[in-house]
Amino acid sequence: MTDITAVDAWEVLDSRGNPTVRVRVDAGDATGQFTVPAGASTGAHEAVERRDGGDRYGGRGVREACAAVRDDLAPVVVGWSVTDQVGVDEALVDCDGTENLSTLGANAVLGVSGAVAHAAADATDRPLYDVLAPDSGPGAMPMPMINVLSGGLHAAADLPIQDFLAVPVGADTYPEALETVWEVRRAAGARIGSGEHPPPVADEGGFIPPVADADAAFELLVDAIRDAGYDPGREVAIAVDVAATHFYDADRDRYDLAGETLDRAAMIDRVVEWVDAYPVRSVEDPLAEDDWTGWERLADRIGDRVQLLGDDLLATNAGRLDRAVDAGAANAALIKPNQAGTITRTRRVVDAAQAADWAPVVSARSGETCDATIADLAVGLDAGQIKIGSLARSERLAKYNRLLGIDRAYDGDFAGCDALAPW
Ligand SMILES: O=C(O)[C@@H](CO)OP(=O)(O)O
Ligand SMILES: [Mg+2]
Repeated sequence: MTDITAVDAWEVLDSRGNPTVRVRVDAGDATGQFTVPAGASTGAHEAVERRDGGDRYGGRGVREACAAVRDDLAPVVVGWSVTDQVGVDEALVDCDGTENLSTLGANAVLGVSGAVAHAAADATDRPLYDVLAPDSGPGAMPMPMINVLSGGLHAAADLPIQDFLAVPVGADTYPEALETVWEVRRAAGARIGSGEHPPPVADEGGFIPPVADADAAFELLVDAIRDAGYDPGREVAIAVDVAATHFYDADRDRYDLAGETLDRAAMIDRVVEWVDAYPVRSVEDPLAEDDWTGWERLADRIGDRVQLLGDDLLATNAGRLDRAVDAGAANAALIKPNQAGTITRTRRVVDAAQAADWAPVVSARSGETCDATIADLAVGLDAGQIKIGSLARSERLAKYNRLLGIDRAYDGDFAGCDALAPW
């Protein structure tokens, strides 16, 4: 029996203590739950979650999204087979009636879509990564890029750059990748904190360094890599999420970077300087979400030697990915299911990225719960890379630990550093 018999939704709290949507789908005795994450540095082109106007942060909107699941979406999907993810997802999108899911809310739609996938796994007695995989089967264990230092909108700090991450490019297995970055993280913490006062941490558990300057943060991370006994670049490389949209001033067409005002050309030069000066292998959102000219120019300069990863630029949206591929504006796509709005849309963006020979990087949001679905998604879709946050917060560890379980249960290869663009 795989037909959906009941759908319920209720409000739970995420890692920032903000409300979010949890959905439960039953198919007879089988059941699945999914909890929707939420971003802080959200892009303008993401599917639209229902959150505004709350009596506390987002509260009323989230309750409305839960009511939309129960009152609008449940009647549409009850009776549908949980194994028909594509059919269910199309019915959910049709019910909303808008491209960006703004009628019922992307958090309502994705909640049901994700819970259906979990219910399908339970109903068919298969692991979720296998249910999400194509007919050819699941893929490799992903290479993680792991947050060590945080700034931007995720930290109450002066550092404007959002994430400085370690990529354990020398690791041969997924467990070794975690162990490597754990050592780097400990070394970074020892440099920032003192014995009595541990370093402050940001939304994703990365340390907030006492610096405002990007170069100082890069240097700190390089030193931490060395302190931990690794060769920067060869064994542990750096990834950075500049999250430039939040310090771009559209009225003046300028980037306001820690007290400096940079025009497009100067911002591009700055990113190239970072890539030249430090062992950077991946740069996410170095320019604002609609600065297509800037992205194309930067890709011309460094796209053949560094992974240029679009997050706000692409917003896990098939149309924006097509445009970016045609323009040669990047070479990798961040994949966030709640930007897309359904599991099927997410899968299609991953497929399109892979077809264009771009690297997909499955990503958590800064507001998360212990839902670990993205771990299964990364393996099932053979994304090759995953970005979850730091190694010291339970909502992040739920996913890292799920991957350790998958690694134990499933004899897949480790994607390793070959997963990073450009190839
Ligand atoms: O920008 C990002 O890549 C994410 C995760 O780090 O942040 P947020 O969920 O706040 O958009
Ligand atoms: Mg980002």
